[in-house]
Amino acid sequence: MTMHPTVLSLRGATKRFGGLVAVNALDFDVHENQVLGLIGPNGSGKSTTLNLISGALPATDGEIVLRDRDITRLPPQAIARLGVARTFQLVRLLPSMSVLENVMAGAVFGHRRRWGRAAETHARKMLDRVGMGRKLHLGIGQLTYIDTKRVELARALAGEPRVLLLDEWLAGLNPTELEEGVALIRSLRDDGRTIVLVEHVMDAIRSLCDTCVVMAQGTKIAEGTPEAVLSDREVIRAYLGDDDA
Ligand SMILES: Nc1ncnc2c1ncn2[C@@H]1O[C@H](COP(=O)(O)OP(=O)(O)OP(=O)(O)O)[C@@H](O)[C@H]1O
Repeated sequence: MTMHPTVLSLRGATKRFGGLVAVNALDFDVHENQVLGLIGPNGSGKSTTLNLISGALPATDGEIVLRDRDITRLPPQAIARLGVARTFQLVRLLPSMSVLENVMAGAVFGHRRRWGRAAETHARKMLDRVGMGRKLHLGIGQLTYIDTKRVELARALAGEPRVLLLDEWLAGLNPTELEEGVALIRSLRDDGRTIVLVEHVMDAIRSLCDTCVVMAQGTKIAEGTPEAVLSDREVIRAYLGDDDA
């Protein structure tokens, strides 16, 4: 078995909102070229964890290390520049700009920054990669829902991140789109990207993740392969206690 170096580590990462402990002393490592699924019932702290990693929210306690760099107290732009890119649960694109311009923005502000022609060439390549190569000049308002998701993904990829965070990227897709979406994420996985994904779609988790970290009420309750964690008693109990189970 090949060794995959650790790219990102959470050590005791904690987030409190007043009296609520949304993320409770969370530990896990993300390895290079691996896909880690962060799963758990609604409200278990998954999105908050992504927000701690990306710097959107400051951690209350603990530390987050990217390669050898402590990123715990850094602002989101600095973390993006060091190589963490993300997509959002509710797509965030600039509606007054074209598809291509949105993705160029990702190339300009990401980990490996490019300008002018170089940014454009790279943005075109990423848009091709996600199947949007023929829709470069459309406005964001003209896109179908899955296409906005594709553009957001291309924008995240355009900065050549060391770690890509996907926050329920597949949510809201219809069954046909879901198949396309899973195939697209799988192809990124096969490219050897390092990905942390928060996802509720179990088939996607099974087919995409090398490792899963399962959260319940802010705490990690299991970690392992999808097969192992999804047959774990405590995990099943956590999900059955949830309305969505
Ligand atoms: N900004 C905030 N202020 C106060 N409480 C918050 C805030 N953000 C999240 N929470 C609370 O923290 C807990 C964890 O929420 P979080 O959104 O991280 O869960 P989740 O696992 O991502 O849920 P879902 O699967 O529904 O997206 C919840 O109880 C939520 O209400």
